[in-house]
Amino acid sequence: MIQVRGLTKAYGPTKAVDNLTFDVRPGIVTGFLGPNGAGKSTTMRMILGLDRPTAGTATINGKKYTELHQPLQHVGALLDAKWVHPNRSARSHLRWMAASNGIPTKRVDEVLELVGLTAVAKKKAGGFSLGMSQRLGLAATLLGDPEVLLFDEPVNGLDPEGIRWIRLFMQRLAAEGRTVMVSSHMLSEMAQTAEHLIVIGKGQLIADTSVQEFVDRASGATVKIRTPQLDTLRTALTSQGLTVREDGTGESSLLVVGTTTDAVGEIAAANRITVHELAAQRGSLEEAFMKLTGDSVEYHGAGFNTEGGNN
Ligand SMILES: Nc1ncnc2c1ncn2[C@@H]1O[C@H](COP(=O)(O)OP(=O)(O)OP(=O)(O)O)[C@@H](O)[C@H]1O
Repeated sequence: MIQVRGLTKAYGPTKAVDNLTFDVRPGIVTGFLGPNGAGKSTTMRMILGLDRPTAGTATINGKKYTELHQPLQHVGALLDAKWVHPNRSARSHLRWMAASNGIPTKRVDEVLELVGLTAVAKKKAGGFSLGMSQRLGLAATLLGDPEVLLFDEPVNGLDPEGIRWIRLFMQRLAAEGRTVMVSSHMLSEMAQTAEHLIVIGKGQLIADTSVQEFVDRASGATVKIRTPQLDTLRTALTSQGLTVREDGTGESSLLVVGTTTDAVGEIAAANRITVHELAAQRGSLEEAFMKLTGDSVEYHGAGFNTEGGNN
């Protein structure tokens, strides 16, 4: 369990992290989502005792990171995959880490096996692809068999296969009962990986909800209905006070805002209107994300793409 309370980091007049309060619970993957520059890395660094908060606290199983005895046995963190000494082999890198943290050497071969690097354990890490480096980084986080894991943008730059592998791996770690916090600036990725979301923008908390609730809240419920009696339907719906839009596809269908398929179906039936299609519309995830974080993105403007990233 990670508990963040009133966490704040100011750099001069700017607050990179502004009074954040949230919990990250064990047993599920929690996505830590926000546009570039929202303050995700700074928050994670404070949880890990690498940056000192201006105000507030962050604890791991009730203790500050700096108070943990043998921290690797409580927390594993992957912040930057390319920090391995290029001339060291994967195995010797992990052995060195294990030795300096009181972890038995045999654990090294176990974690290499877990991440599928056994076959290349003796190869120099400098020659590893990004995907392999990420796996080696993961192996390192698991050395102490920690209950709590933090990953900062772990899939950045990976190919689809690598992304899928990391995603499944994180879900497995959570299913084992661990606390898994993973940051990303891409909602579409998080929606497939995480069950819960902590969303921040400009250092502030925007949402702390399940993925499903987040999308519902941001997109608003919309129902699509297709009928050969378009005008009669439109009149029936608007007379009930519903907001109706053309769906813009050229089909004889309407979009009804802020209601359910049940309600629209009942109105159609009551008015003896033939219905060819009746469906709840899910807004796209990215739309939902943009809507909620829109006001908090630092730079607006034509063509500026918060998904493009500057990483
Ligand atoms: N050492 C520092 N000195 C001054 N400003 C900083 C420092 N570190 C971070 N910032 C600023 O704090 C804000 C948050 O940065 P942070 O790296 O935590 O965001 P992020 O959400 O992780 O973004 P990204 O996805 O781009 O890594 C940014 O505006 C950044 O410029």
